[in-house]
Amino acid sequence: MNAPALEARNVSHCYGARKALDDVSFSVGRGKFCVLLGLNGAGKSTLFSLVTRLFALRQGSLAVLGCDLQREPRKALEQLGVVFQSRTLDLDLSVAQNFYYHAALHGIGKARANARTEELLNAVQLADRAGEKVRNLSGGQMRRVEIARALLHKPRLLVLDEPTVGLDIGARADILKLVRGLIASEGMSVLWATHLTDEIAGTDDVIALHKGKVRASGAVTTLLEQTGASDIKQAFMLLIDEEALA
Ligand SMILES: Nc1ncnc2c1ncn2[C@@H]1O[C@H](COP(=O)(O)OP(=O)(O)OP(=O)(O)O)[C@@H](O)[C@H]1O
Repeated sequence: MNAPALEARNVSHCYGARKALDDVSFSVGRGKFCVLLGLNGAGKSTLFSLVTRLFALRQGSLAVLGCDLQREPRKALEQLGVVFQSRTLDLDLSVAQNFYYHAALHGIGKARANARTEELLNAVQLADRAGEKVRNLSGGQMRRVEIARALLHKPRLLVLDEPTVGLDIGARADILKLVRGLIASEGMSVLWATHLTDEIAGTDDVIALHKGKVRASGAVTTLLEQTGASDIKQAFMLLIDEEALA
């Protein structure tokens, strides 16, 4: 059975009286680069917290590659790689030590951790920095390390919450290229949260999230047809029905 990489069904989440997600349903197709597009406060981070089980899911269901997060949490999380919005590297450890620590958390043995660390640092072109303290790296290099580290246990779905925040144009382009390349090389699916429409390619899928609701989802071409817009930025503006988009 070919279940989607991620499937959300009727997911809602409240913080007290505030509804951050309101009956959210979508799916991320296998092998897809899917952009979760939303302005500040749309509910992107809340959705990430539910997908990673940081928050308990109280309404609706989430499944990773067909594994229900509530019923089979371990199996579902094994297939998931996560890059959070805020950095989670230990700055005073070396790049490789950060990998080994993460590998231990995932129960990956030393030999496999060594081999995989070397392979992944090569993939993100940072093999020559393996022994260096993370503190000495640039913001873009740290992001590359975090993305590579998230792949240690060979997840089949990688979710990233605004991974390019604070990076310059060059570093942003590098990260995007890297993650798009991983879809091919690691055979993965990606859910990429952002508020930046210029990070979207014509071949991507998009979930337009606004004020906790999915306004539309599907291929870029479908959203353009649906809205009659000439580009995805205009389509998003029409979908959220607001005049200004930063
Ligand atoms: N811990 C919390 N307590 C109360 N309200 C919260 C909490 N976290 C988020 N919210 C509210 O929930 C809504 C969705 O926030 P969320 O952080 O999920 O959005 P976002 O799309 O990730 O925004 P950003 O791009 O700014 O990170 C907002 O109205 C926010 O104020």
